[in-house]
Parts: sequence; C-alpha cells; structure tokens
Amino acid sequence: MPLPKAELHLHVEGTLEPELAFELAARNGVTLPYADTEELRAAYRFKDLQSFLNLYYELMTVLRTEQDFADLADAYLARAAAQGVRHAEIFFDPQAHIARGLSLGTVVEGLWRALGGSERNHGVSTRLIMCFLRDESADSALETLQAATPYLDRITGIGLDSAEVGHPPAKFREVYRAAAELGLRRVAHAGEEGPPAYITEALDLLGVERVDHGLRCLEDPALVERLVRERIPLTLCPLSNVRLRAVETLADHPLPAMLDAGLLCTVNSDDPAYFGGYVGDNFRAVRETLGLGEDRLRELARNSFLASFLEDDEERRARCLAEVDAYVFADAVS
Ligand code: HPA
Ligand SMILES: [Zn+2]
Repeated sequence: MPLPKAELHLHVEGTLEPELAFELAARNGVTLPYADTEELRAAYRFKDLQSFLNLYYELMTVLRTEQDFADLADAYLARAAAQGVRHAEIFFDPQAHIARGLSLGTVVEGLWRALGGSERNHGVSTRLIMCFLRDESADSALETLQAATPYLDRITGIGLDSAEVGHPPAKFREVYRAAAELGLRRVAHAGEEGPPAYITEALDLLGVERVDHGLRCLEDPALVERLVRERIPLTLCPLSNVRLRAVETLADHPLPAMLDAGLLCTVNSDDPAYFGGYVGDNFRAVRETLGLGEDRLRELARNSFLASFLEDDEERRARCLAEVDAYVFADAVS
C-alpha cells in the first residue's frame, strides 16, 4: 500500500499520455505531427519551461469534447489513486482551450464528469483550480474570470501558470483581487524560473495562500525566513525541476535543505505525462536519490493534507492525516 498523500500541483492537461493523445486525435479527426507514440515520446527533450510549453499546447489540441476532458481526468484519477493519492487539487488552463474555440462549459463540465464521481470511483476527493496564462494579458484573465461565473460552484480557486519570466505577478493584481471578492482561494506559480522577487510579489500583491514551485526562494534568506514564519506551503515538483533544468540532476535538488530550513514543502508531479512520473514516482525518486528517511516522507505526506484546501471538509483532512500517521513503511513503496 502506498503512502497516503494529497497532490496539490497537477496540470490536468499535463496528464495527457501519448497513448490517449493518439486515441483522442483519431476520435476527433485531429492530425498530430508525429507518426506514433514512440516518435512523440522522443520529442520530450526539454531544455527549459518554454520548450516544454510548446509541446504541451500543441498536444492539447486533441481535447475537443466534454467526454475528452472527462476521459483525461478519469485516467489521471485512476493513476493517482494507485499511487496513494487521497485528495487532488487540479489545475486547468481555460484560456488555452477557449483560444481554440472551445467553451469554458465544455472544459468544466467535462472535467466535472470525472471529478464528480472521483470520491466514489477512486477514493480521491478533488478540487478544481482555474489557472490564468501569465503570458496572456491581464484583461484576458479578467474576461476568463467573468466567463467562469456560471461555474463558480465547481471552482475552488485560481492559479497562475505558463511562461514566468517577464510576466511578474503584479500584472494580475486586479484579477486576484476580484477572485478574492468572489471567495476563491489563491495560488500562483512563482520562483520556478522567475526570481525570488516574484514570490514576494505573489504573496504581497496577489495574496496567494500557497506558492507553486517557489524553488528560487533559496536565493533570498529573508524570504525563506518569512515563508517559514508565515507557514506558506510550497508545492515542489522534483522530477519536473530536473526535466525543465531548474536543477541539474535530482541529486542536486534542494528539497532536503528546504525541509531542514523548516519550509512547509510538499511533493507533486506538475505534468506527469511529460516529466517521467506521477506523484508516487516523485516520492520514490526523492526517497531513493535524496535519501529521505521515513520521518521526512511522513512529514511531506502530512504537509500535503495540511496545505490542501480541505477547510470545507475538516473531517476528511483529519482522516487522511490519521492514515498518514498510521502508515507502516515497507520497502519499495512510496
Ligand atoms: O510547470 C509548469 N510551469 C508553468 N506553467 C505550466 N503549465 C503547465 N505546466 C507548467
Ligand atoms: Zn506547474
């Protein structure tokens, strides 16, 4: 049995496995510029965030109908459940789909077909977090929030993703303020490729409650001290960091030092179909390569539930934390 955990940094479009991409392409009459899944996988040689994003946006063109989004999310939930995920807070990128002519309703209703039955079918509770593309305009983000009005009962929070450098959090001050007024929870990617100042901006100007990645906080000791003091969770994604060259090798990943510094770290998969593994694979990798002991792994699992937006279901959070506390580690499981 794998260690029970919550996944808090997961782009649903990043769970599109090559096999499903080809299946959906055939179903929807979309031609992919790759002969087969092998040729497609061979294209997964990223040199930075942008080279990954180019492929990520290209492949998601196979997603056309509500059922496509339902199949995508359901495949993720099944895989996540098998790796011990008991709760998942799932990002999606509405603007990337609206730009292709889809309606926000197709995306949200499609995802909901899978998420609505997830606790029953997979034992995984879910929340949906709508991300704005930071390389699009602030007006486009505001329009997207407006378009989401009919679906706010299904959306727990907002996030900020895509190309980071040159698109500081300050650009999205207004839409975050509007989202807060609507009672939405707030997170943002910051400090993945961008400087530590973006993390500070996300906290001060956007009011984020959790920082996605946040890796580069280590360059600013005063910021680290603040993150520790304010108990701001960081959603780290070790295998993603290796693939997108935020760290040179997994052995160089600062996760152990971040835990030693008292940061509230969590481990997540980001875009598992692209980065070589789901969240359990990330746990296994940090266990094996970084030598994290049982206490640290249990701490990471506890942190994932503590950092989750389960305030509306404290009973479930307490149950999941109790499962973590009672977990007995065995070899080769994560
Ligand atoms: O890892 C990521 N970083 C930024 N934007 C993204 N959109 C999908 N995945 C990512
Ligand atoms: Zn991400």
